[in-house]
Amino acid sequence: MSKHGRVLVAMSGGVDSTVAALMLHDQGYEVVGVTMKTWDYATSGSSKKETGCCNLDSFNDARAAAVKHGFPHYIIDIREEFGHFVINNFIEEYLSGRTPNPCILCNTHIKWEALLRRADALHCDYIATGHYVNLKYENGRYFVSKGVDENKDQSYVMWGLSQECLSRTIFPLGKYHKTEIREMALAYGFPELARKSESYEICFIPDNDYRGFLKRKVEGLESQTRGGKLVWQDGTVVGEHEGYPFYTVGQRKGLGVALGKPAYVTDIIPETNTVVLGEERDLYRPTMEVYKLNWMKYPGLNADMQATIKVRYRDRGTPGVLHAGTDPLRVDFDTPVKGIAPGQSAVFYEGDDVIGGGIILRSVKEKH
Ligand SMILES: Nc1ncnc2c1ncn2[C@@H]1O[C@H](COP(=O)(O)OP(=O)(O)OP(=O)(O)O)[C@@H](O)[C@H]1O
Repeated sequence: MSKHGRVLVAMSGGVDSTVAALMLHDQGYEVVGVTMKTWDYATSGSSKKETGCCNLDSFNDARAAAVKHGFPHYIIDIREEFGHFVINNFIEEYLSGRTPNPCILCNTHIKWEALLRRADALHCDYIATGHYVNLKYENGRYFVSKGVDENKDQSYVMWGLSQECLSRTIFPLGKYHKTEIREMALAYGFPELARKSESYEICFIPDNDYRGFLKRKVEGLESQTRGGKLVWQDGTVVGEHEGYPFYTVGQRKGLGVALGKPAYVTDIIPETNTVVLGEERDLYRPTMEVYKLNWMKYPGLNADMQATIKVRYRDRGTPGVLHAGTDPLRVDFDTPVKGIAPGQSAVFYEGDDVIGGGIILRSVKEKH
């Protein structure tokens, strides 16, 4: 019998999840390693070779660590669920004029919900990952709190996890800095792993060309949307665009118009195939609406609540008010926020703790 129970560790083959697995093993957990094959690069049509976590090298790296430390390791084919929950939504969001964050859906639906089903099948009590976040439990609620390594903190991508998922989760790395984890990898005898570089791109678009990916996936998308209007803030038509799904709020490069001043995408209107441009100051919005909410630290809002709100992954956060009784949730910022992109996640913090989050439906130019 193991000391603490049986834990399924999601092992990408990277340094973080490998060290997470080895730490838990050392602590006396009965570890079962799993690496998920989420995506098939051979059929993606991408020009770049496999670079993400789904390649053979990664599978082998994860397996080698398991073999060396004497615990089982399985490869799980999760391509169907990944395609259903992550890739389909990614495409639908762009077609709706929004800018999705697929890693968040992958966390909620794949790394937790789908993996918990596998954990049950393998008789595991818990699942664990190599994310840099902490898990807390107060007043009968589980919630995520920022990892101590500010540069690596991944709490932003965790807002979608349910109480049930969190109650069965272990985050071994939240109290550590990345440098410490690399040192541990060395000490465990994995020098190549300790040197492995970080991956930043979307795993199923290794060449970073999301436009090319959309064109390959949606037949006729380019021909149906090309030639729509590029309009200025006052409605003046200033040019034609290549199709509204190929633009993102805040984008400055590749607009194809010379207006004698810097121009940015401020709004995307799929209904009329219109892309709206403006100056940098037009990107600032005092209010936004958020939907598809999930609450963590509290079960919901009884009254208006002051919070710090992040609107993208690398956002320091802006203070604002979450308005109780609004649906979609209305969020008023204390100072206007630049480049709020519908489709990205809004995450609400109280100090380091995640209160909850949701998807940005739209930004609003004037406070009510
Ligand atoms: N293909 C996969 N199979 C199993 N688990 C995965 C896979 N991809 C990611 N994970 C899990 O999700 C965590 C966070 O993934 P992310 O892509 O952010 O990796 P990371 O921070 O670079 O970590 P790592 O160094 O472990 O790759 C990983 O630490 C791992 O636990």
